[in-house]
Amino acid sequence: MTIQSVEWNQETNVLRILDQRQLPHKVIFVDAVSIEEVWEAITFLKVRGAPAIGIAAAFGLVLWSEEKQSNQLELFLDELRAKRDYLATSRPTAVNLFWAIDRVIEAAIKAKSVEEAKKRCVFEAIAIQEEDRNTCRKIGEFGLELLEEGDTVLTICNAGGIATAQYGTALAPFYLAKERDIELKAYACETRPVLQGARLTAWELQQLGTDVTLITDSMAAHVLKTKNITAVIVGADRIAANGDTANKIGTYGLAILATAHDIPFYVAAPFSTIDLNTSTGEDIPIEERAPQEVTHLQGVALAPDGTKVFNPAFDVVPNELISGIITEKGLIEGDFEKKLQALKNDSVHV
Ligand SMILES: CSC[C@H]1O[C@H](OP(=O)(O)O)[C@H](O)[C@@H]1O
Repeated sequence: MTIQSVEWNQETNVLRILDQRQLPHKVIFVDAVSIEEVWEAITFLKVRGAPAIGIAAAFGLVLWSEEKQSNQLELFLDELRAKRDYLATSRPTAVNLFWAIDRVIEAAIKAKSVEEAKKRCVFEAIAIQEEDRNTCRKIGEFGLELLEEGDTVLTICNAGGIATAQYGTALAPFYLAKERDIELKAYACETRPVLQGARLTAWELQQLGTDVTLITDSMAAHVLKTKNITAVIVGADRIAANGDTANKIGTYGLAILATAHDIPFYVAAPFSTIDLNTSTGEDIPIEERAPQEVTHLQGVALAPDGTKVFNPAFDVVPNELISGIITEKGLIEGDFEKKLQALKNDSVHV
């Protein structure tokens, strides 16, 4: 069964969002009927995962545009741009957010009337979601080419179907393997502080019927040394022009550990996650989240009141630690800078 993290209802103009904060114990959907509700859903992680954030934000603009009563195109487009800027404040790191809302704006400004602009907004948001589904499937196909029956992959956070339109990025090979009756195993790092690995990846792979073993983040070195891990595959929130990759906090450590154990370390991501305007990882804005995510676990205090906290949501893996980037255009290896540049705006494959 495939659960969609974001579903647009064309008849009612409602965006149904899977509330990922409630997983794995409750599968609850919330209805967003305004752009503010979408902003809130993204900021507070009801919807998360770079591609899913982008899709939700695109529909956030649709929700605003559908509500807007106006016949003046210029005014409508000015306000739409302001709403784009508002949504852009919801989370800073995943570049898919900015990519998706900019796509909606680019589509809308071609319109000759407000009516047409509204139609273009919906059309574009639906296209972004549809394209992501196809893109992730291709990532799964290319990812699976790197694996064999019986292989074991270690991953972090959740780069699964619920982080995208479908299939996921790092987890996409597991979906394709299941379709083809190929047995793969996974180790999922729990991913403190918000536990996307324990709550989401363990749940998603269980739903899929994949053999998944949950570990705490601090067990990764021992597992890589002792458990015959074939590869580490992770998602990405933003890939800089030189291949440096921002992903969930803890990913950088995994890349170092994989290198130390001579295990390939792959990043799986669509081209919408590649940001050629960001030269290196140093230029990627790293989100810092509320201290309570660290001091508390599911509402229960772990640390003394007043404890000083540092809570970066992401870290950056330098390109030299990345064996390859699995994209919808194929596996990219070697000179990332040159290859990403050449492939980004091109329909050619690797
Ligand atoms: C398929 S992108 C997955 C990506 O989402 C992450 O972060 P968050 O849960 O904070 O949105 C994470 O870094 C994953 O790799």
